[in-house]
Amino acid sequence: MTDPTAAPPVLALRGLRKQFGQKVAVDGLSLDVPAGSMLGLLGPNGAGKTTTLAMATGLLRPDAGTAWVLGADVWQNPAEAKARMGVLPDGIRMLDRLTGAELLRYTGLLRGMPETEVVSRTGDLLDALGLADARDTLVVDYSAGMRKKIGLACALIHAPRLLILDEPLEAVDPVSGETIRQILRSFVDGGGTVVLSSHVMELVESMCDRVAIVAEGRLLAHGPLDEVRAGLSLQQRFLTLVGAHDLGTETLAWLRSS
Ligand SMILES: Nc1ncnc2c1ncn2[C@@H]1O[C@H](COP(=O)(O)OP(=O)(O)OP(=O)(O)O)[C@@H](O)[C@H]1O
Repeated sequence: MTDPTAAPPVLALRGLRKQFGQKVAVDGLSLDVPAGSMLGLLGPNGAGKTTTLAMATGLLRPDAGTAWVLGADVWQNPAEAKARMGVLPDGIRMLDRLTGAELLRYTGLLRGMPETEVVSRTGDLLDALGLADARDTLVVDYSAGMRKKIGLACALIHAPRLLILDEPLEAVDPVSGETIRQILRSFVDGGGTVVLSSHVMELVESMCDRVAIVAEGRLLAHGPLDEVRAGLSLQQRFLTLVGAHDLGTETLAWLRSS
């Protein structure tokens, strides 16, 4: 791997480790994400994806290792690193006593954007994400999918160079899902870089040019999509790497009606 401070990839993770009690959630994970790529982070439940992304974005302090965003250390230089990225965390804890429009305005102003730009981008984002009719509705009254979309809007408002998205399409309806795919594609076409976690192989296979597969906190495979797939479908490759869980015929036999 290259020196992350020399010619920096957009996101560089080095030796990230996090332990909760006896459980090692992330175990020495290193990863480079080059500019202009869309990386899909895959792994079974409990693999350490959310923990990794939380450490990469400065939301959770690692026990060891660090993360750089465009050469800025997320822990040594958090203001610079965070100015360059937009984050959609898992299980979004947002200020839900604000309306959608108020939340975007608050987020934009907090990012130090001029008021006129905040107002115009708020309108653009609410329109693009199909939330214009809900602009004056409290976020606490939004559906799960609407919360995901307003969270994405908050991640986008300052036009970051890197987007880090935990399960961006979870709970989102197919129409909004297509809108989000289009937004992400045009973000990458414009030179942006995306890291997203997902359990949806089709999403990763159709959108991402790079894939990282983690299990038990370790990186099992990483690289361009075709290299990682190695001639298989992503689903087959994933199951081969992670280990398929085959239920025997007697498992839950009591569910059969006769
Ligand atoms: N705050 C916490 N306290 C204790 N254990 C935690 C905490 N956060 C995560 N873990 C544990 O760390 C491991 C990794 O969790 P993590 O949420 O990162 O996995 P994940 O890959 O995002 O899973 P999923 O796909 O189910 O969302 C799991 O065993 C989880 O129970």
